Amino acid sequence: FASPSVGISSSSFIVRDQFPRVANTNAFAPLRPLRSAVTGSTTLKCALLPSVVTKISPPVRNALLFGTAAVAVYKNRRVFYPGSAPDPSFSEPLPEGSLGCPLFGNLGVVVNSGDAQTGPGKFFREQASTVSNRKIFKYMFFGRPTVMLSGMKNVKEAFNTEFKRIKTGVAINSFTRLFGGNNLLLITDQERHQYMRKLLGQSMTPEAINNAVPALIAGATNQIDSLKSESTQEMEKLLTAFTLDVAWRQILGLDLKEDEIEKFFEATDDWIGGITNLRVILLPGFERTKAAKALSYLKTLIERKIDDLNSNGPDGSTMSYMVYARDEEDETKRLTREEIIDNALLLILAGSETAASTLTVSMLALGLHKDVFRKLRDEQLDLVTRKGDQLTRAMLDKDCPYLDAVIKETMRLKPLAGTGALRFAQETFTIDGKQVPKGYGVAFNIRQTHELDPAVQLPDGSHMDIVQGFKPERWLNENTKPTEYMPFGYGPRFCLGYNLAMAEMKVFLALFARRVGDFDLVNMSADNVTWQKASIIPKPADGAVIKVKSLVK
Ligand code: HEM
Repeated sequence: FASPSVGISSSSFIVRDQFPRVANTNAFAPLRPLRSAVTGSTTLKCALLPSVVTKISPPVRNALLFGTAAVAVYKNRRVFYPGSAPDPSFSEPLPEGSLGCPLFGNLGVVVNSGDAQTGPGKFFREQASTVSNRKIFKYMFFGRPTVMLSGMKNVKEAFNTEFKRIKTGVAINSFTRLFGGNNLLLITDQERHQYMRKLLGQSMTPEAINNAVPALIAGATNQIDSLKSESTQEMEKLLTAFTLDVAWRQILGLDLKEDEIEKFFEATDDWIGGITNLRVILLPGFERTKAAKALSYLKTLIERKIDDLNSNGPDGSTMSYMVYARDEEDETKRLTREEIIDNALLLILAGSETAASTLTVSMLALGLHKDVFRKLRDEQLDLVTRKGDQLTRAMLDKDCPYLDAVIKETMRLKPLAGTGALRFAQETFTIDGKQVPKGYGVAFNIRQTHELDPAVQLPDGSHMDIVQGFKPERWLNENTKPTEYMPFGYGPRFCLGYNLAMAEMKVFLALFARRVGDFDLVNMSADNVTWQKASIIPKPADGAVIKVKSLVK
């Protein structure tokens, strides 16, 4: 409260001097500063207060100040919870849910984000458990009151109005330093987003993914060939290498040599690591950071590829589809060089960690459920018998229903732990009997949507447990199939890389099942599964360490 104070080093000396009885009673210790402030022993003289205010006697003035603050908080929460007041022109109440500490909001989003038993996303699970309708609750995210929505009905109602009633925020300048300002994710204007998505989408059509499958096979084979019988392997590491392999080989369409691959991996790591580095995000001197140097290296690779494609014509890479993408309504419209660079970077960012984590969870699930692994293997061996060693996208889609079910079940149980990009309400609207005032943040919770699906929900919650609830078979029968499912998001911002992600994950698991006869988890078993506390998609604490028991061929 900017109170000028006398510099006595022990404040308890002053309190004891004036309130001997309270000062000697430890139980009241936490109340001392408040009591002394209200009664005026500590003045709230502040240079900024108008002189008339400073003339009021300190006890009255302080009582007035605290009283006004308390009434303000009680009435409309404007003082400590800025922007959280309900819209008076709506009769519906605000969603339930605590906004946390008056000064900092729900610090739990950051400090209680996960633990080893439940993994990331813990704050949201706990917050939901305190309200009567878990499909809608509010919380405070970095000073922004936010409504979290779950259940397809709520998600559809809100996210079908993307760009109108809700919109993502304007990009923070410092983030654009790292990811460029021209990428799809940062575009908030509907028309521009539609245009950009139409052009970028040409790199993710079924035909484009058909052409991508050979590169995905090469990347997966490269990694699976490194597995040795009786050796142990942390699958998270191997799968990260696989998805980065997809990034340079398929997305960027490069032909890197051994030492360049190493350099590419390091650069991607340094660049993505910049997100959590304050110097990169907020401080001057960005150009001298590791992230900036890595970014400049990645941009050089991308620019070289653009020049190569312009001189030598198209190939099957994602970059090639971007360079040659045209708007069929106006053939002169094409992605600019900057747009291609920024979106190529976005595809690496959005596609690598997500697919690697999902596959890591699949490996854990297959290690815990050997019967599932055997069925997955049988399906692949049968396919090899019928069609030989080849693998095409059509085969992955039509001839591998069990493989498809294993991936869907992994993503049902362990989707994105938090939420996607935060949207903001452009006007007050009502949903599920509550009002969401203009300016509120709006987010979806994928895990909660899956958890509350009436088609699979069990009262003890075991349908969300990887040991008791992992049942790919449920996807093979119309009567048991989940009905509330959105691992790739919903609405106009539905994952652009869906086709590539599914093909990439299927190729890896299919080739793994063909090659590995049997494997064991090294550190985990049905009664001992632990999770990393903080990650975008939940990951086993040990990164799914396996021991290969037998290899085929
Ligand atoms: C298992 C893998 C993946 C998962 C679980 C996943 C999930 C998601 C989700 C939930 C969203 C919506 C975010 C929101 O609405 O705020 C999204 C958007 C997006 N994803 Fe994915 N994704 C995956 C793989 C990929 C891949 C491989 C790529 C591309 C190479 C990709 C590119 C994108 C892009 C560009 C967007 C933004 C779309 C837009 O704003 O219009 N994703 N993804």
